Amino acid sequence: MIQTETQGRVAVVTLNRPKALNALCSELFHEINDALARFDSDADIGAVVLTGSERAFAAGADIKEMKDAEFISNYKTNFLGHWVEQISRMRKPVIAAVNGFALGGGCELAMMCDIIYAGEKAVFGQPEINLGTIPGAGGTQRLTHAVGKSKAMEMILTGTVHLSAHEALASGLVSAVFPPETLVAEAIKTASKIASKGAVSVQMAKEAVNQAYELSLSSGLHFERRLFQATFATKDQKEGMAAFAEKRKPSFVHE
Ligand SMILES: CCCCCCC[C@H](O)CC(=O)SCCNC(=O)CCNC(=O)[C@H](O)C(C)(C)COP(=O)([O-])OP(=O)([O-])OC[C@H]1O[C@@H](n2cnc3c(N)ncnc32)[C@H](O)[C@@H]1OP(=O)([O-])[O-]
Repeated sequence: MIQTETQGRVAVVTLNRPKALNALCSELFHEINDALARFDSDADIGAVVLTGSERAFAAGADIKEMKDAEFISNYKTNFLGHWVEQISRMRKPVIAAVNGFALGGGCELAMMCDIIYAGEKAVFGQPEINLGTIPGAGGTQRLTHAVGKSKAMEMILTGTVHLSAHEALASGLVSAVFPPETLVAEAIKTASKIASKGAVSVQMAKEAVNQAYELSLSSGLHFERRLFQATFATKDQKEGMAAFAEKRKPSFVHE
């Protein structure tokens, strides 16, 4: 259900369940989680690209699989909790390369990533209200942070207002739009650039940016300053600054 490959220090994870538009059934999600966990602990990988097909990044959670679920078992088994935690725990950067539908859990999956690139025909939406439910994997929170309350409310409460790639770009949900056929290559290019930096400072930078969602400004600035100070314990900080002073390219060792 997924395909994985590596290109240099970049791992590419491709969702491949075409008959169901990459609907996120539990088997698919386990495979995604296993692959991400493997790449997160692989010292030869510096960044990950997560993508789907040209038709669909993912059309949401698998409705047919979950339609008969009950509250008690959802609660007892912490339904969705285990699925979503691995991606949130990723310490390495993940770029979502979104072509086609990113609906419901598909949109939420993209928003769990650190950067979203969209193909020109991408469609972002949270249609759960049409199924008698609500977003359950971060849609009400991350979409609101990304596009603001009014647009998030409009999308989530109607279930029919979706964002095109260019609307998603204008609203800040995605950082760039590319033709569908070059999208993944562009994502890999950016991931390679990130993976060429010192891995420790990349992870610290990711951690610090993510704290902007969790902390007050003064606590966030304090957190950032401590990590900044800590980078001076790394070989890569010594190398990076020495290389600048000596007018040469740095050669990072990721320590
Ligand atoms: C990261 C965390 C992940 C978990 C998140 C959980 C929480 C989340 O907030 C809840 C959801 O996502 S609720 C979900 C929110 N998402 C939605 O409500 C979107 C539901 N999907 C749609 O509205 C339409 O399929 C599209 C408009 C995407 C495409 O329309 P089109 O171009 O006419 O294509 P088509 O003919 O319709 O589809 C082709 C085949 O794919 C099948 N399939 C597709 N999506 C499926 C799904 N989610 N399920 C199962 N199957 C799905 C479809 O049945 C058909 O199979 P068949 O055997 O050949 O009949």
